[in-house]
Amino acid sequence: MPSTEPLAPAAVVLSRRDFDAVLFDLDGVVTRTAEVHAAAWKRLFDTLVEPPFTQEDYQRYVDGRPRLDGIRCFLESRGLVLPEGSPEDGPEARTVQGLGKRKNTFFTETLDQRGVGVFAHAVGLLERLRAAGFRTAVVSASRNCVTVLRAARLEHLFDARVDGVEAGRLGLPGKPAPDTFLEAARRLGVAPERAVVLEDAQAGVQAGRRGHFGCVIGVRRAGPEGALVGAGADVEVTDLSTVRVEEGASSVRSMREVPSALERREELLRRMEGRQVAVFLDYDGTLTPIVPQPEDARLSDAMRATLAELARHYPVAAVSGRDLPVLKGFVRLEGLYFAGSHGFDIEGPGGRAFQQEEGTALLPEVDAAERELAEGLAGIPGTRLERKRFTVAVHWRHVEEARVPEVERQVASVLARHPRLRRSGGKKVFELQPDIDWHKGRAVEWLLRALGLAHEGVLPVFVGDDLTDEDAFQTLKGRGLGLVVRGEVDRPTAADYALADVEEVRQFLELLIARAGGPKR
Ligand SMILES: O=P(O)(O)OC[C@H]1O[C@H](O[C@H]2O[C@H](CO)[C@@H](O)[C@H](O)[C@H]2O)[C@H](O)[C@@H](O)[C@@H]1O
Repeated sequence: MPSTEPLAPAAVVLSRRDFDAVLFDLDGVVTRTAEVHAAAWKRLFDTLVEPPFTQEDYQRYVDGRPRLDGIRCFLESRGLVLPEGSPEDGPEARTVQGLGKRKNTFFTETLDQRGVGVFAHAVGLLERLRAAGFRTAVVSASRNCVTVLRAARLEHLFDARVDGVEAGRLGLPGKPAPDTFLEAARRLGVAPERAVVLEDAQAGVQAGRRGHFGCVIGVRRAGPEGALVGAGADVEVTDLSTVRVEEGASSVRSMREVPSALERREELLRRMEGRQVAVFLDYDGTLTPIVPQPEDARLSDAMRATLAELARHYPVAAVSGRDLPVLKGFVRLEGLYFAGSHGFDIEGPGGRAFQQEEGTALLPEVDAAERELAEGLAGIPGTRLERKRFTVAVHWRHVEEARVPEVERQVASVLARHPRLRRSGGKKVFELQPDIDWHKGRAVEWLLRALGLAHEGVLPVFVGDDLTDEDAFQTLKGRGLGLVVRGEVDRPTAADYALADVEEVRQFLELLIARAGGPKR
């Protein structure tokens, strides 16, 4: 949630401390094309229905939705069913596809006559956000998004675009499903909780809410006050110039800007002084290099020896996306604690087991999703499913690049049938998991409590390389230390220090051993 200023309750503050990216809907938020769309829809439907199409119909049934969904949704509201038709249907055809063509003809005709108007305060906000270091994306159901952006000369204000054409190519369901916003966040390399959604349509606001974005701002251009908050917005504004932007001291920065832990070893050791250190380690990409096949990610003898020694001095836990038994089988060491399935499945002190309860209730959904994925992906060579107790991973590392969108489409269609699951991801992998507020950071908190270490005298240190490790970095911000293993691709991270690769991770762990007085053997 954004903070609100006490003296001006309408003003919203977006600070780099809280967020990294802002995702803008286009029509009605940035450009004045919502009214062009509304007029085109009215021209279309008024020839078909009585009483005529109203502004309320526009807001309830078509605004923000993909074109054909909007047609189906409105016709259904009037008890009308038309044949679906085919994409080849012309604008004169009395089919859903034909109406879609006709509506677009009306839209482009008006656009040509009037040109594209922009909301100056939205453009001003975009400029202020980018100057403060926010990343920005445009997320629109419109298939005319590029045309509109070009005509309005706004293309340079966005780092990513997910529009109707892209959604169609990837098979992503449109708003109110959250998938197009999630895809934009993924393209920006930002976790949804660190991104803000700006929307004027109820369907878009619902999509932002369902995607668990850090903040959803309803931009009220028309309609009754409170309707967007009613649809799930955290806050409603009528004027984007009231949104304040703060550079703040962001907790997130580009991975390249994060200082090296080994170069700053004196500083790091000073930060540990007088504190009991507890060590939490991701597995893939952290304790072992990323390799082509998941089963080949074996722990090296050198790393195993280092971990064994580390566990003689400190509480140590492996916190991984792997299935718990697989993780334990790879590490093969006594005296460590383990959390598998991205923290849903934990083996804590004294063999105390924890399985996230709400996640357990959703296991039949994960089972069904796994079956559907196996069926849907069977024809795409190179895909590989990896079932963990609480999640199912779809590896696409070996899929021909041109066919990766097909994989994404299959994942999206399975997800659309299982709204209680969500998509997360990592290195060339999509994962489906229970859509609940549980992640590696929560697992670390659980372990600290179970170990009696949830107090100020303890400094938790988490080392990881991937997006799911960012949850732990965020959770420990200000009360522990996060160390990120740099990959080939730069992305924002909340980590405090960086390590170049798995060998540097080992050197860092050796540094901890030396700090504790060296090997005990
Ligand atoms: O949380 P982690 O321990 O980092 O696990 C994350 C995922 O890692 C594995 O996949 C990744 O590593 C494989 C082996 O190097 C690689 O082939 C794959 O492309 C990577 O995505 C693991 O297979 C997944 O189950 C984990 O969720």
